Amino acid sequence: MTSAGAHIIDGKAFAAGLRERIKVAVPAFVTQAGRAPGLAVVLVGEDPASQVYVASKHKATLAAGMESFEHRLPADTLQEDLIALVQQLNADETVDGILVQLPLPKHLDEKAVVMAIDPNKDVDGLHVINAGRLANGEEALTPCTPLGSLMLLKDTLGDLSGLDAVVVGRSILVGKPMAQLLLGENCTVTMAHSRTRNLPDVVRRADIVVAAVGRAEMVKGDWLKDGAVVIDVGINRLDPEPGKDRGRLVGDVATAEALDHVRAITPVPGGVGPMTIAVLLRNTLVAASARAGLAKPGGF
Ligand SMILES: NC(=O)C1=CN([C@@H]2O[C@H](COP(=O)(O)OP(=O)(O)OC[C@H]3O[C@@H](n4cnc5c(N)ncnc54)[C@H](OP(=O)(O)O)[C@@H]3O)[C@@H](O)[C@H]2O)C=CC1
Ligand SMILES: Nc1nc(=O)c2c([nH]1)NC[C@@H]1CN(c3ccc(C(=O)N[C@@H](CCC(=O)O)C(=O)O)cc3)C=[N+]21
Repeated sequence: MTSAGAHIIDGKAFAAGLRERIKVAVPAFVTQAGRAPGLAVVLVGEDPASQVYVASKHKATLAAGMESFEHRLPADTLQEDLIALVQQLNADETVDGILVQLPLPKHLDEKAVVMAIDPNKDVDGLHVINAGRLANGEEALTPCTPLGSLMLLKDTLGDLSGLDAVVVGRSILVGKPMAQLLLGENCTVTMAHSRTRNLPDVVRRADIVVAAVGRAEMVKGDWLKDGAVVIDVGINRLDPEPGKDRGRLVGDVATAEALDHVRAITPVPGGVGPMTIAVLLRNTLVAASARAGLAKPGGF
């Protein structure tokens, strides 16, 4: 609790617990399937932030007892060569999950690359088959960041039924699947975006606010209803202050102001980010179990 009484949601600790439960479940898969679950991560180009995420995914995958296959391709990789790699990973029996780190360099067609991934290995949940299943309320591989965010919300609030939720941002990776998940929990969901009128007033109605915009500290404290629960998905690196830091990470919410209003909020870093990686491992184990004809692993 802070002095104002707001609870800081410890995504890092929750993610560590989830990773521990996955690590315990992996040996049962290995015994039954005769191999470890495998995750392939494809990184095109040298974006420094992406390099950091890919390295931490690799470490977490190995720590969970899974196989990690990293494919680093040069920034000028041809579309056909990237698609050929995806097809090779689709055909590889030791690969259960395929993640192509986004965004891709401009000359590549992201949609075509994602559509080339076998939907049963699409641990990012980006293929239209998985997006469609999620929208229809069917079993689906679900995007990691929204699913991790939902886990934190349920841990904080319990039943979400009937609550007013506002999701700011409508990307295929975060905002849209987040809204679908909240709808599935019987929230009344509003999706806001760059054309939304009177965004502060829209956000003020919400019991649950999910900010996934990519604009540093855009959501102000006085946009938040007293007692709201806030999930801050944004990861924005501020310009470095010479001699002081290498550029602080901040979210899409002005956290210090928000603390005077909210019941609970995720910090940046240490909130949603660690959940994304833990859920990626979860999705890999779920995909591996389905592919091996085994029961869906329980407990997460
Ligand atoms: N913590 C984690 O694990 C992850 C964090 N992220 C972070 O989350 C943020 C969002 O990511 P992502 O969804 O991929 O981003 P995108 O850039 O794909 O989408 C941003 C969304 O925000 C909307 N938007 C932009 N400006 C405004 C504005 N002024 N008012 C209201 N809405 C606005 C856009 O609207 P429109 O559609 O109209 O253009 C769009 O829907 C980024 O900071 C990203 O780094 C992303 C993935 C994982
Ligand atoms: N196909 C695809 N799937 C993704 O899920 C995907 C992607 N592309 N492209 C980029 C975004 C971003 N993303 C993050 C993952 C972990 C942290 C994370 O662990 N963050 C730490 C801090 C990390 C740091 O210090 O830089 C934290 O918030 O505590 C952040 C962001 C996944 N993304």
